[in-house]
Amino acid sequence: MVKLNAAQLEAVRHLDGPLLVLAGAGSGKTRVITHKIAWLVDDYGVKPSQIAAITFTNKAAKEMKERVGKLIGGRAEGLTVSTFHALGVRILRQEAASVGLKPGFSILDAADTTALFQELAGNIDKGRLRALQSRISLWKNMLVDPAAALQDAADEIEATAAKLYVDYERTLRAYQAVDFDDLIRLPVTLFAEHDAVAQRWRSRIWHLLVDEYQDTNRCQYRLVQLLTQGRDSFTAVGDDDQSIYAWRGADSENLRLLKDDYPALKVIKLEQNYRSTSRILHAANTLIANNPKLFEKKLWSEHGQGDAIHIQTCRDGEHEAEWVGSRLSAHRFERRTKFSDYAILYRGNHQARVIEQQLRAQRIPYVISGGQSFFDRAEIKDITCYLRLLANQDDDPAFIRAVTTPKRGIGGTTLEGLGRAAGRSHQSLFAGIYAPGLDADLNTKQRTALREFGDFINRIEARAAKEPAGQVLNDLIRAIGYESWLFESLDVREAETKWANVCDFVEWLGRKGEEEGKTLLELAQSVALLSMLDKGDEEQDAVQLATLHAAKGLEFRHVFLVGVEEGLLPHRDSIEPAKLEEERRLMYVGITRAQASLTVTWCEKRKQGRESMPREPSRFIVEMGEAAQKASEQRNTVPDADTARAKASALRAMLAAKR
Ligand SMILES: Nc1ncnc2c1ncn2[C@@H]1O[C@H](COP(=O)(O)OP(=O)(O)OP(=O)(O)O)[C@@H](O)[C@H]1O
Repeated sequence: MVKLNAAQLEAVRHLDGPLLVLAGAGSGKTRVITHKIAWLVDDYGVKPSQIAAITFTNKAAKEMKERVGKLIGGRAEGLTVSTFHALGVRILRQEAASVGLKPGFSILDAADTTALFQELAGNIDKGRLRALQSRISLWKNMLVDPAAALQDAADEIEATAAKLYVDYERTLRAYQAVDFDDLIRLPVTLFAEHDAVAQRWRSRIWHLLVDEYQDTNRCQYRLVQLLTQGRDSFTAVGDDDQSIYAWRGADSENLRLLKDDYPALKVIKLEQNYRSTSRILHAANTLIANNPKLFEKKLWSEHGQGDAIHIQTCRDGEHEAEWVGSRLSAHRFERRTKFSDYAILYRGNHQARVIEQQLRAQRIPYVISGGQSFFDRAEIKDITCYLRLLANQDDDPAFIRAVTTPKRGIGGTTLEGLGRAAGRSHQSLFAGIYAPGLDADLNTKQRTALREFGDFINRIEARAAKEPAGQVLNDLIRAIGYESWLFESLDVREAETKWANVCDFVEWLGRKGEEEGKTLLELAQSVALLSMLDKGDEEQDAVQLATLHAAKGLEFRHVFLVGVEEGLLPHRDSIEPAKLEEERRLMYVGITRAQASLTVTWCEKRKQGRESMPREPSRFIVEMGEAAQKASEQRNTVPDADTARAKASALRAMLAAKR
């Protein structure tokens, strides 16, 4: 086996029970997983179809498949590499009946569920709605069902959330739909209640490997337990210092729990970092030393000192974006690097806009991840609603969007009448079209319009089960007159962009159908999961823009960390100790993405609404220690020397105060 150190090799070859590889950033955790898969197949003779690897994002799954492909090529055929969510979908599609779902059930994405919550909760403000929604999501991830939530509600606020939870679940089931949380929760309850089903899945997975274990929540932890029960042989890799999803219910305590739940657990630590220079690593280690430790580990690197860390003070957000663009271009010119060697990372999506504007002005190509997904665009959702309806005619939200987009003379009054009739016979809206007694609620013209739509969907559905996916979808879009509707209802430029996106989507789905040998109906069943995917990430020479959350697991030669200010990083809502620790881990994730150079910027002023507010450098700059502090003094040679000097002494003062 090439290029594995002794500890990595031990982790690869350990098969006598559960294994936790506990290691810092850039120490080769993902590498252990890919090499272990290759070793299991090539040296141990395990069939790839009996191995499943779980990653945190679709992007990571794609990368892992590629890395395994490079190691063992076509011999990886049949291997499962997927996110927890995608694995959940696979289980639920096959076992749908056991959880009271039809195999074609719909998956609602975040935008769909927010719309549904809005409908159920009535007229309440967005902040409150978000709070209720995340409370319910946390319940789901903690495996608390609506009845238990209602019973255990501690106060009026919780009782309101629990009642909403009851309504929400009832409505989802009526639509034959699930949300993202259900994709993991339902398989867990299914396995817990039906041991024979769990046993069947266990017998399919001989070895399970889980990446980014520190970010699993209770529900995901249970799924791993249920899938490995009996044999107790699996490989989990994780780093407690990179746990950044506590706000979504992730619990790095799961790392510690493993020891209690699996007394035979073997723990292997990896301490050599292969990614970053010693300076970068030192700054990361010094910063994270401010957090309490779950597990003690020291990271070291053989890559030499490397470039000094550069801390740049900027006047405001515009200046920062301009400076980063110019600096990046100059650096690229000096070092003869590629655009794709660079990443610009930030705490929140809203920070991207001004940077994007500058990069465009300076003609620097970029790709963005962690922002609005291609699949969340209105025009793509218009089309995917048709797909959802083809797969599941009980999906009322998809029905409503499809039947009214493009406009076809079916409006609010018709839908209200249909809703009454469907409600009386306890049917979905689509089934309601064909229900007897519809003439009591709707006139002939309205009934005919609905019939035509229903018949059209049925015709397409019959074709979608057997003809090539791309062709059927093309015909569907032509038949509904989507292109002309776009051009009639929008200005030309907007319509052109949207139409180009639709064509892109049709071509992409057609190709996917061919490559995976799937019909449109089969593709339609996983279409909601697409919103978790970055479609624009095909290989190209472009700077990567990403939130710190989206950058997890990735690495870049040169990293710009922007907006490192109090209020932004740490975020102003996360100043209390537990949340502050998570913010610090986010900063740690950001620093450790860098291989060769790290530049940190912050602004003296930043626009907040209409006003420009004064800002302070983030405490994390100080916590990066001497390396960063020295760098801020050196930086006095760049323009804005006066402010730079003033800020360097402010940093020194902060550092002194801390000591
Ligand atoms: N034994 C090794 N020899 C040479 N390079 C290695 C070795 N192990 C890992 N690397 C390289 O180090 C880098 C980091 O590895 P990897 O991405 O697997 O780390 P990780 O622990 O998963 O990182 P993170 O948790 O920060 O995402 C990669 O470029 C990888 O190819």
